Amino acid sequence: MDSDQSVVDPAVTATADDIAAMRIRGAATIADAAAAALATQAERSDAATPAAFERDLRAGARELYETRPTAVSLPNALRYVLRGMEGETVSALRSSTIDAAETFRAELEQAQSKLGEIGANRLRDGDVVMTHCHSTDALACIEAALESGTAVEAIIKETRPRKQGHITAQRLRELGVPVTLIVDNAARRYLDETDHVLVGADSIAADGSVINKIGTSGLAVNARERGVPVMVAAQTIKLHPDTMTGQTVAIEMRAETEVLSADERTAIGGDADEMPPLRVENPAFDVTPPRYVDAIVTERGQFPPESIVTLMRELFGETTAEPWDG
Ligand SMILES: O=C(COP(=O)(O)O)[C@H](O)[C@H](O)COP(=O)(O)O
Repeated sequence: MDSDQSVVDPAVTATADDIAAMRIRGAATIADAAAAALATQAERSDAATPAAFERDLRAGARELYETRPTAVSLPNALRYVLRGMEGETVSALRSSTIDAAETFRAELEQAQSKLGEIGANRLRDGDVVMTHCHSTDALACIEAALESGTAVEAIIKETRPRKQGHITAQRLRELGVPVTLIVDNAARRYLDETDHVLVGADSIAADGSVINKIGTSGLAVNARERGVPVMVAAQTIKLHPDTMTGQTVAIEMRAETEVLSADERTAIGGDADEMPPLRVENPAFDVTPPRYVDAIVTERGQFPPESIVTLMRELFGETTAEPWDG
């Protein structure tokens, strides 16, 4: 039977749509949602044969995979769950897949809280932390610090164009952290008042480069110039195994309308024939070279970025396949 006959559950398609539209966003949350969607596919599949079941699961994984290209946690999650799909019967395949998804999700949560405890050790009472975007891994460090009685304050970059800084501001205020919200362009000025830059990651490359929300690299360069340490909070699921063999991480380009509305485009001349063309570019992520990063904090400990490849080899070996290739 060919793959055209696979059946993807509507719940998987709905999750894929939510990820693509960023109603589900952030690398760890995307991974969690993708694993949950595969569990739902496994639960609801009415495939009559083991081959049909496996084909449906792989088709679901492919649909989820194609939503956003930069956060490696997504293919890492899909690979984990599909590798757990074992058995000779549909029923065995179903239960092993559901178990794998549940284990993955539980480990994700545990990794984040472990990472938080490790990251919290870098923070001292009264420290001011500058954040960029909204990272649940980064927030886990602040949360763990607060739980152990270390008070911190936060300077939060707005993070244009989608203003994920607002989510960070809300979460930190809910935790009782005093927050100063700034526009992205004010970051360098406020680095003088900052003790740590704390960001998350969508992917970490074998050379220790950190791929995170656009603007992270400029922030890190400025922080180095001002002598402010840059701490990246990233579970090992953010390690990008394919970069060990030289593959680069795809940077997602998003819609023009996130930057410039149709009315704004018209106001600056639109597409009038007498005007030269106007192109709007909206890369969602950038690459921070390892020399601007002081520490990558994972659930396995904290690492100088240049040594992360050792952990990557230990966890992933030298090669990986597409998630649906097992
Ligand atoms: O860049 C972003 C989110 O980008 P987007 O909003 O475009 O998804 C976050 O810093 C990382 O995904 C880490 O988040 P987490 O630590 O929660 O995995």
